[in-house]
Amino acid sequence: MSIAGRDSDGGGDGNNGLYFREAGELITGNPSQKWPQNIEYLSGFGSHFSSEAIPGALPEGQNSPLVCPFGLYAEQLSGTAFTTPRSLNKRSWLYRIRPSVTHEPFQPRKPRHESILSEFNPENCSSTPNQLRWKPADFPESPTDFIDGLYTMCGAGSSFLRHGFAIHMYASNKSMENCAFCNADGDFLIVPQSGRLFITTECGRLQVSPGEIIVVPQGFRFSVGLPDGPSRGYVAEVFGSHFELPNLGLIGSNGLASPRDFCAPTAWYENDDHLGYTIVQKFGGDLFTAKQNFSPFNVVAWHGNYVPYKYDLSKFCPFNTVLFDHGDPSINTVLTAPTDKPGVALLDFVIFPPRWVAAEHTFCPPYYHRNCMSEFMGLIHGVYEAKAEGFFPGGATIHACMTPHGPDSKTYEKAIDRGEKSGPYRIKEALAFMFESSLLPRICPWALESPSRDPDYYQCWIGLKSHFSPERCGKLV
Ligand SMILES: O=C(O)Cc1cc(O)ccc1O
Ligand SMILES: [Fe+2]
Repeated sequence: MSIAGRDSDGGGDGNNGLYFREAGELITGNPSQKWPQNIEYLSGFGSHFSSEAIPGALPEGQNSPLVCPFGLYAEQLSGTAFTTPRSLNKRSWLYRIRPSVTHEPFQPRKPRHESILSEFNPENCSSTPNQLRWKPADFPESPTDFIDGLYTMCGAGSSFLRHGFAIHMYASNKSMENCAFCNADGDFLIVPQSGRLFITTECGRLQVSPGEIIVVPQGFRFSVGLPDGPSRGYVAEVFGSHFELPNLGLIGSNGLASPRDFCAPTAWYENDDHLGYTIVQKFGGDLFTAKQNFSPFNVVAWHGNYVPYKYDLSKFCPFNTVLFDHGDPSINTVLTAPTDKPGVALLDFVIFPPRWVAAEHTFCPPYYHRNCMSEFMGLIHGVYEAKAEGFFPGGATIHACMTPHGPDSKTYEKAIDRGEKSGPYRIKEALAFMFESSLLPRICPWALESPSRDPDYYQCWIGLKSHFSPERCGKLV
């Protein structure tokens, strides 16, 4: 069991305060151990986990004993309505030093220009059928933590009505200190693009590197540390739904993301009751702050199936065509947040990982298309297979419902030039992803006005020439 803590009484290890214990080894006093590398995780997706930072801290046989072990408070965190069918019901029990309710009243936090939205309407946003592309955002120059560095790009629906999504991006350079974020509106799926995130949650700590993702479900308090300094990435937020593994249908019982590769944290707590601590609550898209005089990361033990988790995208096992034609990108779905309509996602998280392309007599890059779903894409590293130019790691594109898009002229010409000469080829170490939604996104004004926006994006297709000749009959010329 991994135990780490901060003993504000100066007791325990006799080291007058700070101590960290990882995998049974005691490491004292070194600030570089603020973000230990070898954190232990629990493996599984949607499992009913139990974790104790101190053996015996979980009550036996019941959730709410009159007195909990070690004098802890019992607190339930519900992720679904109490009466949700058992197969979808999500909740966890947290056993903590003081309950979350012990705080001063929330006060509104000053809004910023590049702001966070959780309700999208014609007053605060506009829609456009144009193809949109952004260059990577600059890292901030002044001290900016994860919360201040977070801004909404687009979204649809409303967190008030519990149906919709928002897509945010972040660019930060400062760790959150004595401060925790709590999103009452929805689940966050965070995709770091540059810089690791060290995320402390009420269930424990997770280190998330570019190439990994983390889901922090609605209501969990969390704090983001930046072990590498400047950090940038993408966030999908879903209102009124939770991420699930997609059904595998005819693929069978294995493939794509495997449940065992999802990592939930192990219980970790700090017993800081002398600190001024700020809780920043996102509630209906607005931010509120409340003061309390102890760390919210005071959960000594927990059990349940409502937990933050991370996943390493390199563990994804892609399936695809092995003879001809280009499969739909849904084959690369890592996680899906469903709507009530079977097979129609509120938001799918789809990746385009390194893999072999083996199709014969096929135009192998993504096909030209118009989609009734709307697509937001980001690039973690490398070159995306449909865009030879102009789509950079940290950048973004939006192709909304029925907006035509596909490979740029250069990618088209390259695919045709290559013809069928050299057989199967491997898509190199690139990693792109898509947030795909059945809802029509509205775009935030600061995203449309941003200097990072590429006004010439449409040009990447203008060079597509007519190759039509009634005599040609499917042959390459
Ligand atoms: O638009 C995109 O680049 C994403 C995408 C990739 C693909 O292989 C097929 C369809 C699709 O929307
Ligand atoms: Fe597409």
